[in-house]
Amino acid sequence: MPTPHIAAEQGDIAPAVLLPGDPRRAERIAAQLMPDARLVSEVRGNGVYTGEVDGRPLTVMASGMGMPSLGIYANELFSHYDVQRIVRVGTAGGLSPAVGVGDVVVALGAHTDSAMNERRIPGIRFSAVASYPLVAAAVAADGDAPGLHVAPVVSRDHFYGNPPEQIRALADYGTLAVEMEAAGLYAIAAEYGREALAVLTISDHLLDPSGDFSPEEREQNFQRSLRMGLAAAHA
Ligand SMILES: O=P(O)(O)O[C@H]1O[C@H](CO)[C@@H](O)[C@H]1O
Ligand SMILES: O=c1cc[nH]c(=O)[nH]1
Repeated sequence: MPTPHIAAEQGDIAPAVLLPGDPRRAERIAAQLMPDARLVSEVRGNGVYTGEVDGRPLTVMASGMGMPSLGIYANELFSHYDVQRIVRVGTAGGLSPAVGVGDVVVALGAHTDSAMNERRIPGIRFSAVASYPLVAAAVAADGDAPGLHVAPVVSRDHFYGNPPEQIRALADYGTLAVEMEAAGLYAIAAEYGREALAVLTISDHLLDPSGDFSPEEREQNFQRSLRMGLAAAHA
């Protein structure tokens, strides 16, 4: 039986899901990892691909941009399809001098300006954190190469209009990058007692835009984060 946003039967979605933001990136990842993958849904043009990598089932699809979009898919994947693990393989903007374009940030936790996590537990300011076994698996898959960071990020509701003083303060508190989904993903995974991780490629830098990725590079430069994300998905 399908959901309002995924037209797949329950057995058509694997327990482990790779969830980039961009549907074109999802298509590329599926084609690279699973040439024999089945297209099990394409509601709203969002292709959902299920196949096997080294004999282990995997689904790849996109979250769309922002926590409301990701929230729809994550809820349906966890509640209806019994997905156990979602790994976001996305892009993020660097906001600290400690990261550069092309680096990879494993998002240990995600601050947010969104109200989505505010009402989860009355009286509590929810901490959106990654699942440790997935963090460990992602880091182990990368080895000691330079440019890997395991640190907090910030998940914002707005792509444009980052207040400079807020960005500076976040950097002072050890936050490395800004994106738009991890805090929602981590909270929804916690709600369902499932696992989640975001592995983010730095595609642009708020402090120095001179080396920013082009739109094509944002779509295609994900090999390192994909290797790590796949290891986490199948940990
Ligand atoms: O490249 P993705 O994974 O979509 O991630 C980032 O890019 C989008 C904004 O351009 C937001 O979704 C943000 O989180
Ligand atoms: O949300 C995002 C994603 C990539 N780069 C940014 O500056 N912000």
